[in-house]
Amino acid sequence: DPVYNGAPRDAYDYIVIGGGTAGSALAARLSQGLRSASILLVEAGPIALGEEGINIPGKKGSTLGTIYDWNFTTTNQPGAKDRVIGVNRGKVLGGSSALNLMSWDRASIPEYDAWEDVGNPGWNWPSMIAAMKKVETFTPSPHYGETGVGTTGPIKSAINRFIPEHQESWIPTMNNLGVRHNLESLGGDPLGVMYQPSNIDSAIWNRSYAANGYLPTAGSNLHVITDRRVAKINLEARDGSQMVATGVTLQDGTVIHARAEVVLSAGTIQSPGLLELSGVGPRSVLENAGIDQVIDLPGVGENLQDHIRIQGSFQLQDNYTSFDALRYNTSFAAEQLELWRSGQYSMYDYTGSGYTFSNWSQVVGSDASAALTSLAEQAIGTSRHPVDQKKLDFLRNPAVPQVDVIFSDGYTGVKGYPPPSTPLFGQDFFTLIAGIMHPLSRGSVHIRSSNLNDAPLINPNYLSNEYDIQAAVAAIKYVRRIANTAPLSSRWVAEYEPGLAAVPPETDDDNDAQWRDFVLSTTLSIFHPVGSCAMLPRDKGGVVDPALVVYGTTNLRVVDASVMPILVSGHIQTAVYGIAEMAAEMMIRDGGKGRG
Ligand SMILES: Cc1cc2nc3c(=O)[nH]c(=O)nc-3n(C[C@H](O)[C@H](O)[C@H](O)COP(=O)(O)OP(=O)(O)OC[C@H]3O[C@@H](n4cnc5c(N)ncnc54)[C@H](O)[C@@H]3O)c2cc1C
Repeated sequence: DPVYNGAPRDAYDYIVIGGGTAGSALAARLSQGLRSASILLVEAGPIALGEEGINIPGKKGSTLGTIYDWNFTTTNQPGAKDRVIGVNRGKVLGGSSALNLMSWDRASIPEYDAWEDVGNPGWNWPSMIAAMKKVETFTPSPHYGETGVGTTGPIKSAINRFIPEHQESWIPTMNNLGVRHNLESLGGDPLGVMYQPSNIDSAIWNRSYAANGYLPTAGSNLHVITDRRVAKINLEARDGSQMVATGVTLQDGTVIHARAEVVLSAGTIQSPGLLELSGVGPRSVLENAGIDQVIDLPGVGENLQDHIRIQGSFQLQDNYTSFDALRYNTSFAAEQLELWRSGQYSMYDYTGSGYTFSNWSQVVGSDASAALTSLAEQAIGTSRHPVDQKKLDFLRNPAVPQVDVIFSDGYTGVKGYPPPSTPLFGQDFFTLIAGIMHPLSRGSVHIRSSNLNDAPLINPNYLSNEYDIQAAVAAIKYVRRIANTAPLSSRWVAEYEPGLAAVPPETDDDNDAQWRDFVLSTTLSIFHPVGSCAMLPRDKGGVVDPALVVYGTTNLRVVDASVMPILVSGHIQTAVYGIAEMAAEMMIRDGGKGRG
């Protein structure tokens, strides 16, 4: 096991900033692969291994807005009725892997190959699937096949053993819409309908994440310090024009030296800010903050991409009990909690496991699909940027998913569960959450000032083009269509959200205006920001090279979701862990001699 806390030493061979998903995985692998090296992992949040809000699958979401969450928000989003949208991020050992909703899946082959195509030799499906399989030990299930899952990794994954009765209609319903049952959706072709794994340890039905999965595999050459925040990466010019990272300064002023390398793993929202606070970034941002520029790198904080989500909720017939029972019936919730604590079958085992991934033709038919592609072409206009061009390629490639829909039991919408004293309190619901896999909007995240305590300025530009809006409209229409298809259609009595008063049924009168209004008013993030320290050629806005080394430095790498040049479909944690595994291999191969 690693050594936890106590005072840091003056120097280590490696310093990893941020004990989140990628940072913890990387630090543990370095510890195993470089036995004689010393490694420091610095995490701003606490250790919370015993926290039930994190550990219990059915309590997913309960830690949002707590001390374990950085609780960031976007700037006003003009495309989304000027709304400010929450940007939740883990502030705890394990980072966002401690807070996430435990969907465990992968994108399609062309989406990983695209990383190589945009200028990153070696980053493709074969290398990423090999890395991603090292992450995981999958518990075999009658609901799943064998292709594409890992069998020896530190993160445990499993298919839910608790499946609500009404959810059993999910696969037949999608089959009735012409969607095939896919038992091997993690193998590079995710299209279809399926039960999907969650990152759960099926021996104890506990969340499996970076802090309880990876870190215990490390040796005592890894020192983990928590509740300490890095304020700055120290850079020195040594050989000509290249900068060398000599270590870090903590917020309390402590300076710690790195003999070999410094790795930045503070995540998509905070890695760019730490570069900027260290003098690496766009001139205008640094000037506004009064920070001396050390490396002119205009791509830092740019290229921010995220998945957007939109959802509909349906009130179940009286004979079904949903996950909502855990909120309106406190004695039932207490019983279920006791069952979970004693290792027995409990509703708290559940995370949500019904998924479907589709291309546009499957959702809207080929004519409307072509219309969406031409909207995308208009939105991209004359941009030759490789990320924009790849997104057009994805639209033209039927193997690439454009929409996912999740069967999420219980009410998980926007207007809120009916409050006590209203007639619907005590009713049970299910929610269908749709995600747009390749929105065209790209935005930015930058520091607001030179003060580390100031929250970053996060502007994802949600719904800033007509393609993204019409994609969300098409997805929410699909949600209603799925709910109205047998056998799911016979499980519920009323559409609660948006509801037929807000958006009337499709008739001769077009209801597009109402759908559009619903989209602009309720679309949210599904928590997948990437791209803000993109692995791209420097002249294309790149921040790191294919070895994940920051341009202009010899020994400063970024290893987290921010390096993904193009957002992949599905849910992104498997790719984030895969990036950490790829980075560990490269750093171990470099031999611990360092590049400095
Ligand atoms: C609410 C939520 C739900 C999600 N649901 C899913 C899902 O169901 N499936 C899925 O695949 N993905 C999901 N994701 C996305 C996925 O979890 C993230 O993409 C992934 O965990 C990001 O990993 P990371 O290493 O880039 O960053 P993080 O895991 O966020 O790690 C960054 C770490 O750096 C620390 N840090 C930041 N600044 C400093 C500093 N200056 N000094 C020291 N430490 C610092 C942070 O505290 C944090 O621990 C979800 C994310 C969230 C937030």
